[in-house]
Parts: sequence; structure tokens; C-alpha cells
Amino acid sequence: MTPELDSATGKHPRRVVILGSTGSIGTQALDVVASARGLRRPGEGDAAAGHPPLSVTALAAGTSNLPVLAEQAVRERVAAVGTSGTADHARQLKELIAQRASGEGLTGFTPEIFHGPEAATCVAEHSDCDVVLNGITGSIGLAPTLAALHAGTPVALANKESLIAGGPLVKQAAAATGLETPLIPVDSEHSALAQALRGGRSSEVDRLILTASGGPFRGMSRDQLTTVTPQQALKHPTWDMGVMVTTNSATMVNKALEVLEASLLFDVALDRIDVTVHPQSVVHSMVQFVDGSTLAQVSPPDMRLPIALGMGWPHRIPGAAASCDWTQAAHWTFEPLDTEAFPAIELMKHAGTLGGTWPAVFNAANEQAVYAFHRGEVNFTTIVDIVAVVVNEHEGDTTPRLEDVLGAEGWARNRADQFIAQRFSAR
Ligand SMILES: NC(=O)C1=CN([C@@H]2O[C@H](COP(=O)(O)OP(=O)(O)OC[C@H]3O[C@@H](n4cnc5c(N)ncnc54)[C@H](OP(=O)(O)O)[C@@H]3O)[C@@H](O)[C@H]2O)C=CC1
Ligand SMILES: CC(=O)[C@@H](O)[C@H](O)COP(=O)(O)O
Ligand SMILES: [Mn+2]
Repeated sequence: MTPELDSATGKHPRRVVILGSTGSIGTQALDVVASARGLRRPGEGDAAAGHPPLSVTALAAGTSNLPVLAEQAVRERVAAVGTSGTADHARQLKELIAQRASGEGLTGFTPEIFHGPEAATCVAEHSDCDVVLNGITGSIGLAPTLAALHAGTPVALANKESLIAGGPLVKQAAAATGLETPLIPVDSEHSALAQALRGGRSSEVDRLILTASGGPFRGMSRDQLTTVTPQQALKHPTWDMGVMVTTNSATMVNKALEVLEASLLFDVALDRIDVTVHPQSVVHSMVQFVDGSTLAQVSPPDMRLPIALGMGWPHRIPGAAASCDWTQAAHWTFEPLDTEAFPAIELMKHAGTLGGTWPAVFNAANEQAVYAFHRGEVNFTTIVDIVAVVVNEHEGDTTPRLEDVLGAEGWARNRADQFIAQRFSAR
């Protein structure tokens, strides 16, 4: 179906599908869409700025926030909505949408509703859209990423786990689209790198430098880390994000995933990617070039900027986020990472060098360990210990098909769960 021309700009709106719409990335994406709408004045605004307006055609989420999902669906008048839940969840969602629509005096609004574990994949595959924003947490996001790419749709990728679990498969599917930019990074560091690399600078790259905030436990020794609590782990110093990515920031697993994500997205070998700790989270990452020059992307920590660029790529959306205030004094610091207290990045470089199913196993073991930490079953440092055991025991496959990746993940989750159960019963 061809989208209607936007009355303000005379252009076709960029049709966006948002997966994980009720989460931190998803709700901020919807904020960006709403404020881009508010920015436009008839006959100017978006058109004058040279970017198309955004419209949301479909949404998908889990089951934890069905009233929010229903409210989003009605507000955006989407054609389809997915929930990963049961037929019962789908009935609840339908009812909530009907109530909301009738409250707004909207008649005959009945978006298609998908449900079940494949719902987000169906939404990604079947929606008429120009870009799929994947803001699902965890490697469960892999299938929807592949589905969008197989349908020839570019993916604005926040779900870094898609690339970690299915690296070569995602890259193959991306290449097969024939699109110039089939994968648009939304992760702040990778968006920064993509911005610094715009204009065909790839051949001049010497190293990529990812910044890490250091998380809430920056400066602590491994000994001190053994007693930190889940509540402390969720107090990120600079970003307000979902539970998994916030915990991963605290262990540095987030940065470990991001190092491999950068290697895959930009075709730079793992040994040419460095991490520097930058507690202010204003410099989002840097590219060092062969002549000694370094380009950084700098902005206050606000995910709406990379989300907006992801949805609008290659166009910037005016007013997506605030810029730095250069009239105020500021200082930015950089310090080396304490690899003894935070061994996750070295471990990922090992798993990433092995390639194949090893990174998927790393991520799956980590997901199980993070859930166990939040249930109070293992302590903080055990999270990365579990990942190390599982990665080291893995007898992997270097050229996996999707079913091999899923099989390896299943094995890793079971092995991590066994380890967790042993640790828990030994206490
Ligand atoms: N938050 C951030 O600032 C950043 C996040 N990222 C990455 O973005 C991704 C999302 O993170 P974040 O937004 O923080 O996570 P949240 O936990 O806040 O949100 C996760 C979203 O995924 C939905 N979801 C869960 N399971 C399914 C499923 N099976 N099918 C469809 N949707 C599902 C949730 O729905 P429900 O509400 O129903 O549970 C929710 O909408 C992660 O990969 C993260 O690493 C990267 C950089 C920054
Ligand atoms: C905002 C974002 O991109 C997160 O992935 C962020 O990087 C987390 O901060 P850390 O640098 O603490 O991991
Ligand atoms: Mn990041």
C-alpha cells in the first residue's frame, strides 16, 4: 500500500515499525515521532529541513504493559500490533484498544493483532514500512531483525543482541537487501561511529574507540564488587535504560557486546577497537584515522538523538535532542578500564575471535546470569564468571545456520542455569 502524501510537506512520510515500543527505546522513539509531528508547520518544517515526516505503522511488545501498548496503538493509528503473549493477552489488548479508541470517539479502528512468541517477527515481516526500529531486549530480537532484512526493510538497530547472537547471519541478510544502509546503528556509541564515518572515511580508519561510562561501580575492586546489590547495579550514572542493559553496563558486559557490535557493523577487527572510560557520557565514541586525527561525536546523554537519526537516516531530525551548552564550563575525563575488576571485554574479544556460535553463547549465558542476579541467586561478580565457564566449555560451530545458533543458545542457557543452581544450593 502506498502511503498517503503528507499534507504539510507533500512527501510520503517515512513509515516506521517500532518493536519493543513500551520499553525505554520504544517510548523515546514515540516521543521523537510526536515531537517531529509537533515541529512541523503547514508547508514548512520537515520539508524545509529536508527530512521526511515520520509515521508509525505497527508496534510490538511483550505482555508487561498492554495498556501502554494499546494507548500507543490508538495514538499512532497503527495498522498492526503484536504482543508476545497468549491468545488471552491478544483479547485483552483488543479490548483495551477498543476502549481507548471509543474514549477518543474513534470508530472502526481495528488494527490487526498478532500474538505469540513470533508476533514481533510477523510484525517486522508483514508491515508496510520504510524502517523497522528494533528496541526489543535480548537475543529474542534476532528473529525480527532477520525477518525485516529478509523483507528488504532497513533495520534501525538498538537490539545489539541480534548482531551478537546472529552476526554472520544478520550481515548476510543485510547484504542481500542490496540497500546502501541496511543496518542503521541506534546504540549511542555506534551511532557516533557511523556519524564520524559518514562521507566514505572507512578506508582511512586506524582504530575505533568506544567510550564507557564506567557504570555505577567505576573505581571498585573485584573484592568490593562481590557484595553490590541489584538496586545499586540499576543506578546508572548517566542513562535511564531497561534492566538488562543497565545491569550489563554495571558489569561492562554492555561494552563487551558493543565492541563486537562495532566490529561487525564497521568491519574493523577486534584488536583495532579500544575502550576508554568517560564518566560524563558526552563523547559517545571516536574514530582514530591513519594520519593521527580523531573524530568524536558529542552531545548530552540523550538516546532520542541516535533514535531519531536511526529512524530518519540519513536525515537528521531537527530538535530531536538538546546540544551541548558551550557557554558553560564543562570537563570531560577519560581513564583506562580496570580489566581485572571488569574482565568482560577481554572475554568477549576471545569469544568474538572464535566467532560462530561463541558470541551467542556468551550473550545467552549472560542473560540467564543477569536474571539470576536480580532474583538474588548469585552475586554480581558471578555473572561474568558464569559467562566465562559457559564460553570456555562451549564446543561451537564456526559457520552456524540459524538453528545452530538457537541450539547453542539453548545449551548455554541450560548450562548457565545448572551453574546458578549449584551456586545457589551451595550457599
Ligand atoms: N534503553 C537505552 O537507552 C538503550 C538500549 N539499547 C538496547 O536497546 C534494546 C532495548 O533496550 P531497552 O529499551 O532499555 O529495554 P526495555 O527493557 O526498557 O524494553 C524492552 C522492550 O521489549 C519488549 N519485549 C520484551 N520481550 C518481547 C518479545 N518477545 N517480543 C516483542 N517485544 C518484547 C518489552 O515489552 P514489555 O514492556 O511488554 O515487557 C519492551 O517494550 C536492548 O537491546 C538494549 O541493549 C541500546 C542503547 C541504549
Ligand atoms: C546509551 C547507550 O548506548 C548504552 O548502551 C550506554 O552505552 C550504556 O552506558 P555504558 O557506557 O555505561 O555501558
Ligand atoms: Mn551503548
